[in-house]
Amino acid sequence: MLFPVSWTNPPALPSAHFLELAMQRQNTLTKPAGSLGQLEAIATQLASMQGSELPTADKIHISIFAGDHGVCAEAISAYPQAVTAQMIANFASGGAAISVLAKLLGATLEVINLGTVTDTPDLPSVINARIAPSTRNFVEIDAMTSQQVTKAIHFGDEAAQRAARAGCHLFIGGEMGIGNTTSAAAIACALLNKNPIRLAGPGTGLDSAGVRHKAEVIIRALQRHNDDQTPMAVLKAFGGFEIAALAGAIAGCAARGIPVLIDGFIVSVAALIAVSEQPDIRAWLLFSHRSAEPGHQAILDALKATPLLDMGMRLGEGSGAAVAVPLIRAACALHNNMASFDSAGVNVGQNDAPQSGATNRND
Ligand SMILES: Cc1cc2ncn([C@H]3O[C@H](COP(=O)(O)O)[C@@H](O)[C@H]3O)c2cc1C
Ligand SMILES: O=C(O)c1cccnc1
Repeated sequence: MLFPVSWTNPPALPSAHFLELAMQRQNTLTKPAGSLGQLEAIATQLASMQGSELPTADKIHISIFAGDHGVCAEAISAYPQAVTAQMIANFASGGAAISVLAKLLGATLEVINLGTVTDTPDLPSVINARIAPSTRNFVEIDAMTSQQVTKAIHFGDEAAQRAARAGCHLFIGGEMGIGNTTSAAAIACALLNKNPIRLAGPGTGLDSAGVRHKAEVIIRALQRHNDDQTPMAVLKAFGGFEIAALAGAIAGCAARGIPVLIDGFIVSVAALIAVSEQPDIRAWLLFSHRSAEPGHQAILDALKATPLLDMGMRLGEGSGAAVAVPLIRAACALHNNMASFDSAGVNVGQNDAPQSGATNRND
């Protein structure tokens, strides 16, 4: 099976022309130049990505990728593996945090089942993309076969394709997979050459002895898989299905010109894989929040990202990204609807005239 085109080719970059127009517009609005801080940068970046003078975040498409992890055999999560399958049903019936937030935002929410150890019924609202019941335990062997990696990336690309067909303005990827903070930390350690003691964290709520054990599991796994550090080899070595699918979805959105709002620790690691493979994908990403998972900052640093929020959230599911959407909508509303100095008849005295190219302190 071949990789999708979106994985093998770099995406086009967002429009420099619309970025310039949007920045000019910001400087005409009835406010001191730069005074809306990061809200200005969000609006201008979105205008550039959407190739429009009037950016919008009305239509949001959320894809939740779920899959089980063989590394759960090493007792690295505070919760049992069966929760992954149970949460798939909970997403579908509207009871999960992301289900509530999706409804609040009027977003479309789809759940993609990539394979769980516990049986899940075929629910009409869950997309069946089962690759295998689980990845394998990466302490012993590669988490995925090459074919499984390719399949997962394809399933991610298909989600991006559905998002494009739905005409969405912004894509949010989320994940569910007990054990996936261990996978994500291992991937980040391998790609960034970091010590697992720094990047392993409590995940769903391990105590300090549990976090130490988790770091030791990752150290053993890194020693086993230290031959090939390319993004593809690292993804294959440490999994999981949902992280590979998220990387595929992120690349697929970038290729189709869809802005992506990145969630917390796990989705950021998927973004790190995609950007390591194709650096131009970075231009299509906005970062929603800083997760309480301690390793997140190292990933954000590697991606040169400043997230909008820092709420102490550590849930995943795309929930941190969903919570940031109202801010992005506010940024668009201000950019699109504020009066200009001219139209409002607000006089700019000679001394106060906005400097051309006035700097935004967040640039
Ligand atoms: C009920 C429940 C709902 C969740 N929703 C997301 N996660 C989050 O926790 C998991 C990762 O943490 P760890 O690596 O420690 O297992 C992932 O499934 C992630 O999405 C959840 C976890 C639980 C228990
Ligand atoms: O930030 C995340 O993505 C996260 C953190 C802890 C557990 N699950 C997800």
